[in-house]
Amino acid sequence: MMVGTPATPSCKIQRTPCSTPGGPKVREEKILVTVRMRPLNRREQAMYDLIAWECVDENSIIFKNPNHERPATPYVFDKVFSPSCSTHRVYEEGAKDVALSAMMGMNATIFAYGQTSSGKTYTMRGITENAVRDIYDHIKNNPERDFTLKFSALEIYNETVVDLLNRESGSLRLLDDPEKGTMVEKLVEEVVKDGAHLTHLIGICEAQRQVGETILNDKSSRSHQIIRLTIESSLRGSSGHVKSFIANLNLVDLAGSERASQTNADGTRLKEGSHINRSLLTLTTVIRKLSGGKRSGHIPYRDSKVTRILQSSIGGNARTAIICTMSPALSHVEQTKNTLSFATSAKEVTNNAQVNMVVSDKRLVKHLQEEVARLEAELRNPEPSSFSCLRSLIEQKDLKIKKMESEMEELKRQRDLAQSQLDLERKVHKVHKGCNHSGPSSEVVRCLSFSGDDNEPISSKPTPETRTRTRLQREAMVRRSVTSTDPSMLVHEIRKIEQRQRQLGEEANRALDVLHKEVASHRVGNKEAAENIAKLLSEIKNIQVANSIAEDIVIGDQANLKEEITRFKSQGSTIESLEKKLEIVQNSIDQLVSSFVTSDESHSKKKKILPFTLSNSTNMQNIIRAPCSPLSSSRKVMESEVENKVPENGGATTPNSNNVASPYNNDGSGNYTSREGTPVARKSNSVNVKKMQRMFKNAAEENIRSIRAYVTELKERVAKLQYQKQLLVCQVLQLEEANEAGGSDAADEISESPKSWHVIFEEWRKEIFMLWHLCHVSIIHRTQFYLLFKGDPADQIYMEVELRRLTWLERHLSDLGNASPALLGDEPAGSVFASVKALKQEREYLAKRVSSKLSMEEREMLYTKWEIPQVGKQRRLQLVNKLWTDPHNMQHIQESAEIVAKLVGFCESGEHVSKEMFELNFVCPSDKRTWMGWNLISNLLNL
Ligand SMILES: Nc1ncnc2c1ncn2[C@@H]1O[C@H](COP(=O)(O)OP(=O)(O)OP(=O)(O)O)[C@@H](O)[C@H]1O
Repeated sequence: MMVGTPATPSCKIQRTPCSTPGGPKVREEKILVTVRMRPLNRREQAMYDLIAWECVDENSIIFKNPNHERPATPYVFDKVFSPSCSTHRVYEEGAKDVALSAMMGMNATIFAYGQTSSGKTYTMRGITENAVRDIYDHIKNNPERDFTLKFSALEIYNETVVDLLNRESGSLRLLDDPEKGTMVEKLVEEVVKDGAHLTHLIGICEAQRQVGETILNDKSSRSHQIIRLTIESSLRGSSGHVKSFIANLNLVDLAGSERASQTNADGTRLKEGSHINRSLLTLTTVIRKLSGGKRSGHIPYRDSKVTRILQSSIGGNARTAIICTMSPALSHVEQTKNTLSFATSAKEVTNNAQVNMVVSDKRLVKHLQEEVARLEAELRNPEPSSFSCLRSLIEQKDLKIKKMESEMEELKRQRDLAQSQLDLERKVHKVHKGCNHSGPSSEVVRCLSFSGDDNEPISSKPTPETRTRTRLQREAMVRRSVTSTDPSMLVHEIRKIEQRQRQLGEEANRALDVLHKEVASHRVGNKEAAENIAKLLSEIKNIQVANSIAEDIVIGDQANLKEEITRFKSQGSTIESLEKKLEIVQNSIDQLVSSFVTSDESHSKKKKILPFTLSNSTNMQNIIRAPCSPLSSSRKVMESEVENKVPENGGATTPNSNNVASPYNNDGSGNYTSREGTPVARKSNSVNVKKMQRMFKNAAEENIRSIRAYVTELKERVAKLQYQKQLLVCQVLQLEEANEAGGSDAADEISESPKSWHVIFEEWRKEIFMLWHLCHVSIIHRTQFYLLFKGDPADQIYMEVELRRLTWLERHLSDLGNASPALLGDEPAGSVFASVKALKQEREYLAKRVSSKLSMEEREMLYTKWEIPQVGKQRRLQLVNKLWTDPHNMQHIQESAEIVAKLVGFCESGEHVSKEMFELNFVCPSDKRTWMGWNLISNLLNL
């Protein structure tokens, strides 16, 4: 039966552009389908086979049925080549235009389809030779462009993909890349030096190809062969970012469709034939479905390797030419009809080729691609890989700190043991010596308790005399606990802490390295951000230089405490310098953050930040939320560069010609599209760009948050070490004094009856309340401390440190003679003045929060309770000024703490404020400097 389908006039082959002028440059184009009829071969001639086909004209071919009078319907194609046509003409008219599209950035595929022995290999060999020649002619004729050619070749044999340049690599896997489509894993790609080299490479592949003898063909190709040339070109000396084209030229020689009966195939040939036929059947089905316009239906590309690999060439982003080869012999007429039927379907398939633009700044492209890949990996991975290093460092540190804490606990336990032994000894050898300030033990205890002295009004201000007395008593009490400590044990303890310090320094260096890399990955950002990052990097470098701690510590047999103290003083500055550097980094990060945050939002968000919120991760989230666009500037560059980039060869890329894709395609309107050029795909790709920007934005914000949190973490670690070190310093200092006093100190006068921790806690707490009051310590600090430490035995170390520090501070202020603000006069009083001023500012700050943090009812209730006049100025400030003013009144303290806690927003239990994070901060919250407390104390102690 005659198979004749209505012909498609060649004038209708190219469709109207789907885009309006100035719109997207993606155009639809039908596959170029030609038919080549070879002459009867020797075998056919020998069998006296008849010629069953006639080329009516250059577009039509007709079956000559001698039994029918009525002429058959011709098959019409873009071109029909008679047996006398040379391969050169076939190339010129059926392949050249498509092949050279690759030189202008459009993917191109030329493949031969036909039954076995129909002349596919013969034709494709000639097409390839001609194409190679023309490619090099084109390169020669376009000296203004730089071309790079890469060659790869594979064959699909029995559904196995093999590299023809490297057979040893065995079966290769196919990978699906969302941007590039199906990729062949580990396929060797060789850079082509010149035309001769290319011919040589093609020769290698020919020799490597699976060939076998069949009845129809002595050298039948038993595999599908795909030679791929990747052609990249850019304008010579161009400084622009988007001047390059990149495209693939696929030269495909399919295995021949065959009938087992015709080829008498058995064994290996039969197996090959079945694979060949199955893959060709898939190809036929794909073509048939696409020709039916069912683009949206399921197209079974994945049913065979050849259709997977050639997917973009069949109905996708490529210009495609199919040369259908056929035998003229009557004996093959059914096979030939099948071929022509396939060809008829193929000519109805529409491709959507685009010009593949390339960002010629390869580093930028590579960076963008890597960054996208990294971000996608991060999105897929709930534990972002780039921060896992930081996290593991932090975890390691946490472990070390826990270990250190348990060691400290053990040391404390030993010290307490030694203390109780000494107490026992002292009881036995107790020698009472007269002391004006510290009377009998019971009296001392009573004085320290501040609770039962009837002669002293509870809220009265302490006089200089009482202060001196209580100070001496306090010192005696403190000394009591340290004189029992074995000096060598202390030194040992100090060594351990130093060791921890060194480790911290090293870890900080390592972490900062990671930070360095992390920050470097955000160089692709706006200019301001880039500058900030550069600054940050230089500051990080400074830290790395600054935070090393001397290693050459030798523990002598005899511990010399004075030397220890001297060394401590010098090391103190090292830690301070580390703290300062961290502070600088923090500030830089703040600037970096603000560069990402729109000014309005930045303004409103920043207002919410308290100095101590830096160590509070929940508040961190408030810092960065505004949209940022690290890619914005680079995207603009891309957009402007892509503009007007159309194929240079007007003939080859006519208004109707199609364009091809790359990861960064321009559709001509500034929109970026991917290889799928349909409107829908374009839309989705434009979303991809947005997605990429969003990913950048999110990653940038997340990174900054992490960096910020990490710097805060480092600070906290330094603070903790300082805490512990300072405790030891205090102990060493007091031990020195005790030694100098020859053991005849006031401590001996104190009753040594053992007290429970609870009693000691109460005593210390009251003492601390008084010292806070005397030293004008921040009331936020007081509130935090008060709410955190409620008598748990584990609180002892913090209580002790606080008491020692305040004792030293108060004595220092007393020595200055101006402990009380009343005594300040006009004299600049250094730190005292600063503390008083800071406290005043803090109260003003808190007063401003009264309206926002307390309801109207709460406010009125408090005004009444705290006796704030109904009518008066600044009632809020009046209220706050009354808080924390009576160190002896427990109820007053409790209520003050509750109010301050509410005003600053931490809960009363202090649950979310880590004790480890606890820091003394004498700075007003409105002052953004966050790390002043210890430096201030250190300075005052002259350590
Ligand atoms: N147009 C032609 N002019 C002259 N000889 C040709 C022509 N086409 C093919 N031949 C000859 O026919 C024979 C078979 O051709 P070829 O190997 O190219 O077929 P094929 O389609 O690739 O077969 P298979 O699918 O089995 O590999 C070869 O000897 C070849 O030289």
